[in-house]
Amino acid sequence: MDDPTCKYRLTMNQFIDDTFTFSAAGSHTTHITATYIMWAIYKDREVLQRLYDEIKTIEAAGLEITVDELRKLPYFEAMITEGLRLYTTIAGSIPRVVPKGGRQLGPHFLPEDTGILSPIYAIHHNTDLFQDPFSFKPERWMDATKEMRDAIVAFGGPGRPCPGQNLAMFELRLILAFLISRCPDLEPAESCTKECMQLTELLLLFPKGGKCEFRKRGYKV
Ligand code: HEM
Repeated sequence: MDDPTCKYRLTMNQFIDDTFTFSAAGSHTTHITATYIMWAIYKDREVLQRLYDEIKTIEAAGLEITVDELRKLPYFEAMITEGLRLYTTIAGSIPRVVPKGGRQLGPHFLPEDTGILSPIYAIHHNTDLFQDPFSFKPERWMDATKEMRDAIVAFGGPGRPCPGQNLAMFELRLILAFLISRCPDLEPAESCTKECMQLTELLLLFPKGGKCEFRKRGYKV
């Protein structure tokens, strides 16, 4: 803010406003996504084992677990994409206005200035693209089509997508990789029922029970 060579100078109010916006937009989105993906992984021992084995190949090669190394793991990347598809925390719509001259969308002509909304949750559960769309299946991304990849709009649409998506992906990769490789013997606790984890909309999607608890595998209270 005090750098005189900087072209874009923020006032204190803009700085405070940006800080608030980025904290609000960047915290719950990422932690809820990570929570749901954790739940999905720790419920399924086969998926967990496959991820664990894949992540361990990094350390077996004498390397550190970094985002660059994680990005090379096909199943791990597939798991994150599937998590973003199924547990997209912003389920609502991407608002856009049709540009000058209007646009043809399939059989429909949309006049300029028309407000349109693209529903993220519905796109991510489109049965034309995703068989069994309510199931967590990372393997569906191992040989995904371009249409499937184009349909993932968890971070919004073209033109003005989420500015925090790189940070969010960075966080998701590291959080999940360290959890899986350091704590492979967790499982969802009794309190973590299907009903508790039901997606509930409150601006963002949340677990209905407001929590997601884990315990050491086999631990009895
Ligand atoms: C998994 C995590 C996240 C998801 C699923 C997500 C999703 C989205 C979506 C769908 C939009 C609307 C984009 C559009 O209209 O096309 C958006 C906007 C936004 N996101 Fe994220 N986001 C995430 C993480 C973050 C993080 C980490 C930050 C910042 C640190 C952030 C900051 C913002 C801001 C400031 C906007 C408004 C941008 C604008 O209006 O131009 N988000 N996000």
